[in-house]
Amino acid sequence: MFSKRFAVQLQSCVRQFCTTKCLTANAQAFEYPSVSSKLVKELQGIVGQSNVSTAEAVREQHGHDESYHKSSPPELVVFAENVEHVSHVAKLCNNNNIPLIPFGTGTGLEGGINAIKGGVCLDLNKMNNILAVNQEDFDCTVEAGVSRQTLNSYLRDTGLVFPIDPGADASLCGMCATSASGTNAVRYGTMRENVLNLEVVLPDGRVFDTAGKGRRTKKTSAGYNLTNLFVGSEGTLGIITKATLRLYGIPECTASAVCSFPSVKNAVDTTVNILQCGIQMARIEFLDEVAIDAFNKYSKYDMKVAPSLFMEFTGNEGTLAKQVDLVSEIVNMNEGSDFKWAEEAEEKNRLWKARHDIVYACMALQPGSKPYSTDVCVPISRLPDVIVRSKELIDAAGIIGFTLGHVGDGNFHNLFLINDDMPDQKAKAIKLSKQIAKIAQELDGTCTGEHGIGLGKKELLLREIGEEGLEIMKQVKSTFDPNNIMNPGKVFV
Ligand SMILES: Cc1cc2c(cc1C)N(C[C@H](O)[C@H](O)[C@H](O)COP(=O)(O)OP(=O)(O)OC[C@H]1O[C@@H](n3cnc4c(N)ncnc43)[C@H](O)[C@@H]1O)c1[nH]c(=O)[nH]c(=O)c1N2
Ligand SMILES: CCCCCCC(=O)C(=O)O
Ligand SMILES: [Mn+2]
Repeated sequence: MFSKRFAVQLQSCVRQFCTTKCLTANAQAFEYPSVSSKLVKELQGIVGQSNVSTAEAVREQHGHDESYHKSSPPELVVFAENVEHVSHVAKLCNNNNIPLIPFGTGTGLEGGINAIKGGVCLDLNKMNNILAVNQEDFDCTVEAGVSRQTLNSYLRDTGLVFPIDPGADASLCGMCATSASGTNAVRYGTMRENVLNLEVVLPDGRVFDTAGKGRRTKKTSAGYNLTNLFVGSEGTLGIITKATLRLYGIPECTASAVCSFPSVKNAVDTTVNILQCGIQMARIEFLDEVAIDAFNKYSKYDMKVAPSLFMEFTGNEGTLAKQVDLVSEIVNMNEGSDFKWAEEAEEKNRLWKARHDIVYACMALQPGSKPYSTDVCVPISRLPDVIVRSKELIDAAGIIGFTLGHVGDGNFHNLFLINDDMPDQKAKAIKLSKQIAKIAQELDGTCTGEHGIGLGKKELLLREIGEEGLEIMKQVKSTFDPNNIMNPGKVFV
C-alpha cells in the first residue's frame, strides 16, 4: 500500500510532468490547468451560484491593484461569505492544482493580486463582521473584509482607535498580508506590532488560529511566532479570515504642524535630530518640493514650495508644550521656517487627509497615469544620505519624481508617473527604482518598508536575503502550500 504522503508526492510529480508537456505544446499556457466547467459547478455548490462570477468586468476588476503592473484577470472570482466557504474552496482548488489568490480591497501597490498564473480570485469582502471589541483590553477581532475606516467609524464612541493608516481604505486582513503601515508607524508600529492573533485557512482546508483559539494577549512566549509568519506573507501561505488587533486610546491632546526647509538635507537632518533626542512624535512625514507643489494644487493649500515636514505631537497639555518647544528649537537650528499650526480638529483632519491623498495629487498632474513607487527603508542615520542620492539620480535621469515618506521610520517613497504612451518614462522609472533600492540595501536597509514584494521586487528580495534565506523561505512555503497554489508567481523569483 502507498502511504498518503507518497501518494501526494506522486501526484505532484505527475502534475509537474503534465505541466512541462503542456507548456512545450503551448507557450501561452499557464503552468496550471484551466478551471474546468465541472470545477465551476463544484464551486457554485460550495458558495452558491451568485457568489461565483466569470463576467469579464468582474474578472477585470479583480485582475489588478492600484499599481502600474499590467492587469491579469483571474479565470473566475469567488465571493466567500464565511470561513467554511473559504476552507472548502481552498481544498477544492488544492485538489485540482488551481491557483488561488486572496483579494482584500485591491489597493496594493506591488501587483499582489494580479492572477499571472490564472486560477481563482477569492474575494473576502462579504466577510465583513466586526466580531468583538474588548474595550477594557484594548483589542478587537474582525473578519477579513472589514476595512480600517469601517473599524474606526465603528469605534468612534469608544474613545479607541486602530491607528495603522495606509493612505487607502484597505481591508485589515489585506493589511496583515502586506504588513502595511503608514503615517502613524513612528508611534504605533506597523501591522507586525499590532496583530495579536490570526485565523488562517491553509490550502488543504485546515483552519487554525496562529496564537491558539481565542488568545489575545499583548505578550506571548508560547512557541514559534506563527502570527508574524503570516503578516507580510502576501497571500502565498494561506488565507487570513480573521484578525485580532490591538487598539489604542485616543490621546488627550494633539497638535499638528508643517514647516519648510531650504534643502532636503536640512529637513531630513531635522528628523534624525528629533528622534536622536528621544522626542516621542506621533507622526513625522516628509514631502519634497515637487510633492508639495502637487499637494497644494490638489488639496487647495498654499504651502511654500520647498522640502517640508508634517508633524504631529500627542500628549497632555503640559507634555505637549515641552515637546513642541524642543522640536521648534531643532527646526530653527536646521534653518527651518514657515511653521504653520493646525489646532482645530477639522483643520488637522483636512491636513492629514491631504497627506493621504498625495498619490492622487501627483497623478492629477498627469491624468491617465499609474503610480510607480519605491518604498525603501533604512536605519534612521542613513536616511539623509539615501534621500539626497535618490533625488540626484532622479534629476540626472530627467524624469519627474515626487519624494515623500514616513521619514520618522527611515521609510520613504519616490513616485514616478507611468503611462503606456511613454515607454521611455517607464524604463527610466524601473531603472531608477532598482538603483534606489540597491542603495538602500547597501546602507543596511530594505527594498520595501511597507508595500511588499509582489511582482516587482522578487529579484530585490533575493538580493536582500540571499540564496540561502530565499531557499529557507521557499521551504517554509512548501510546508504550508506543497502544491504551490497560493498566489503563485509572487514574492519568489
Ligand atoms: C493611495 C494609496 C496609498 C497607500 C497605499 C495604496 C494606495 C492606493 N498603500 C498600499 C495598500 O493600501 C496596502 O498594501 C494594503 O495593505 C493592501 O490591502 P488590500 O486589502 O487592498 O489588499 P489587496 O487586495 O491589494 O491584496 C494585497 C496582497 O495581500 C493578499 N491578501 C489580501 N487579503 C488577504 C487575506 N485576507 N489573506 C491572505 N492574503 C491576502 C493579496 O493576495 C495580495 O497579495 C499603502 N500601504 C502602506 O503600507 N502604507 C501606505 O502609506 C500606503 N498608502
Ligand atoms: C510618492 C508616494 C507613493 C507612495 C504610495 C503611497 C504611500 O505609501 C504613501 O505613504 O502615501
Ligand atoms: Mn507610505
